[in-house]
Amino acid sequence: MQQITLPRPDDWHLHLRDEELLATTVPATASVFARAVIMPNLVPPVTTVEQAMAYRERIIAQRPETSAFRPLMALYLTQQTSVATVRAAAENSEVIGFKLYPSGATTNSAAGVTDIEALDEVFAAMAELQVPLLVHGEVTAAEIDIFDREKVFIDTKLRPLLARHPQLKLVLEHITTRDAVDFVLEQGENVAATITPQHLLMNRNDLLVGGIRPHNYCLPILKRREHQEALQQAAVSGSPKFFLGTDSAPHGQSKKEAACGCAGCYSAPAALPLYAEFFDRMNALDKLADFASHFGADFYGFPRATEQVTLIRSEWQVPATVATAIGPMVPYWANEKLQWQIAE
Ligand SMILES: NC(=O)N[C@@H](CC(=O)O)C(=O)O
Ligand SMILES: [Zn+2]
Ligand SMILES: [Zn+2]
Repeated sequence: MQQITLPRPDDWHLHLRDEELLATTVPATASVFARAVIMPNLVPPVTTVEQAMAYRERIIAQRPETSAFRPLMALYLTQQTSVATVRAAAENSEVIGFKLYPSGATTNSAAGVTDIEALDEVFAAMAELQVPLLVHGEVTAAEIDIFDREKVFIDTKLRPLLARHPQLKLVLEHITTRDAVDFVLEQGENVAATITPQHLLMNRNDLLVGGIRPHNYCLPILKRREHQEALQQAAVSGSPKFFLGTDSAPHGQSKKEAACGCAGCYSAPAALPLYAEFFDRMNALDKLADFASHFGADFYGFPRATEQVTLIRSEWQVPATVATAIGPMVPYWANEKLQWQIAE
């Protein structure tokens, strides 16, 4: 196969950041994707519908003229989030749901949740109004090993949450373990998951063998190969519960290549070719459109995209750096080759 045409994909998990960086990050995604869920972990976080609408305007202002890209805004759940805010979110078609960051779990999560049970009224309203809850699924307790944090979160936080609110529409974001795959498959149609390119294409050896590779460092951290294989099988399985979410998360080169480097892979410059590379390696290119363009829209209740995008088989090299207003960034897969590129 030398060419694939698919409906414009959607990115159900994306960090665009703010201000001058939007001039780089918005076109990178908007030139390829129909829609994206915009993560709210700015400083300060996007906690209200008003803040989300103002942020949305800043994003739209950087959208290429020819693009109909639609940013779908997530609100940042805090211990102070009220039922009234859930109702306001439910009434706004451009707000897609709430993002739960356990406080301290990841980049800009300090304002996140410290006591999940204390928010039960909020979750009840979300379940009633079918407002999705998007979850960074890791515990933060210092005594829990970083490689076990997703599994422990599923067992100690997520299962009890869904037992209390069985109708809650929930996306377990950027899953990294077989435990997460099994959990999502066990649950009803109201539970789904996003999978990033790095967790499909890499395991923890790619982070740590032959030298530490800060540009492959993200959270949840890359796991062992057997977990990677479980994610790979899930992505090509044809199950509508697994769909594309890049978790493209830009940080300046100097913030990544540092004694205490930031977590996040900036995958947007090569996002769709990265997924095509993976599906091709799995001999499953026929499953790419479902994963990238259909299943997420179906889960969230959006129409499938009608515009199309074409990939051609033609080797190219991801650039070493991308120049931005805040300095150079090293994209995920920098200097490495990919077999597919987007036809202009
Ligand atoms: N995934 C990451 O490693 N980083 C994300 C935050 C997140 O999605 O957890 C970021 O905002 O940098
Ligand atoms: Zn996260
Ligand atoms: Zn993220």
